[in-house]
Amino acid sequence: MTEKLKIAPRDKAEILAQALPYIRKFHGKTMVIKYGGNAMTDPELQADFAEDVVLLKLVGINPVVVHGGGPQIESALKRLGKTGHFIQGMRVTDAETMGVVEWVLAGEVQQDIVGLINQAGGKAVGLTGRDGAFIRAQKLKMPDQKDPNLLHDVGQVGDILSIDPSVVKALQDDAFIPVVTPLGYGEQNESYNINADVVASKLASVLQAEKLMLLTNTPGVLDKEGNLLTNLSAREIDALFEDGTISGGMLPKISGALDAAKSGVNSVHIIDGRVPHAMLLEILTDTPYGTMIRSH
Ligand SMILES: Nc1ncnc2c1ncn2[C@@H]1O[C@H](COP(=O)(O)OP(=O)(O)O)[C@@H](O)[C@H]1O
Ligand SMILES: CC(=O)N[C@@H](CCC(=O)OP(=O)(O)O)C(=O)O
Repeated sequence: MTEKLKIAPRDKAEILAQALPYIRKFHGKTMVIKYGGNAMTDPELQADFAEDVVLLKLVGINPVVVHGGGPQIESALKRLGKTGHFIQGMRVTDAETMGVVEWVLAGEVQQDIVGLINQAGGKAVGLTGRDGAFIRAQKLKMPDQKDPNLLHDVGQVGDILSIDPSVVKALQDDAFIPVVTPLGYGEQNESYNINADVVASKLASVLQAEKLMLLTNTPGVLDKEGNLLTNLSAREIDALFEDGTISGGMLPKISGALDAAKSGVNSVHIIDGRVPHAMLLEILTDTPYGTMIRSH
């Protein structure tokens, strides 16, 4: 572990005092934090992330973590001699891949995050959408981005039918920090692999969260020249889809973010999870951080 930045006590006190208006503003509010697999590759950043989540909880904000794990699934598949294949940001999930997805996401990634939050002094509880059948899903029929009449078969990828927020709310009210794994429960007890951005966005809408923060491995949404777009409206997003500026994993992220903004989540941000304390930077300042997604 590298040493933490040394701050003089007087500065520390000033920094804390300046955080007060934001703590007051967000007290009692729910924040859904999507922790992307690409943002969780460094152990020190993971520990910082866990500490930030606990800090939010201790100042009276209700964090709900939804985690990804795309790169972690990718390396597990590689060890088995399989290569992952994506269509429009969705992993094509055959039966064998589904087994790997469940084992990596629920068995490894979720438990790593739960452990780190507990170690930082919080009380994290891991849940998959199968627990209490709280995320009900069916097989996704995915229209082609350019030709909506063409449907892609992406295997056991789930389309969310409903999210029952009661289990998450009960945990929140009881001082626990929910850590949600993006697996869906099907009518016949089958499991579905759901993109974590999609789960985080839908959960934020259902909970009527104050904020949705999607932590990833870019400074935010970038234009064709690589410049950060700090603020995007629905119309601007349509144009970025049209001209191909957005691709791969950014497709479900932006679509989900826009859906959440349109359905009443007050502020939606795509931010760089590789920056230490990224979510505190977003919460504790008025300066826009990363890309903010607006509903109109
Ligand atoms: N316009 C864009 N701006 C930023 N990233 C983009 C853009 N278009 C595609 N991407 C890709 O989306 C990736 C983030 O999505 P993803 O790999 O699914 O990350 P995560 O694991 O955080 O969900 C970026 O690393 C980048 O490669
Ligand atoms: C259907 C689908 O693509 N599911 C994702 C679930 C994990 C995820 O979303 O992880 P990130 O947030 O790290 O990308 C997958 O299998 O990779």
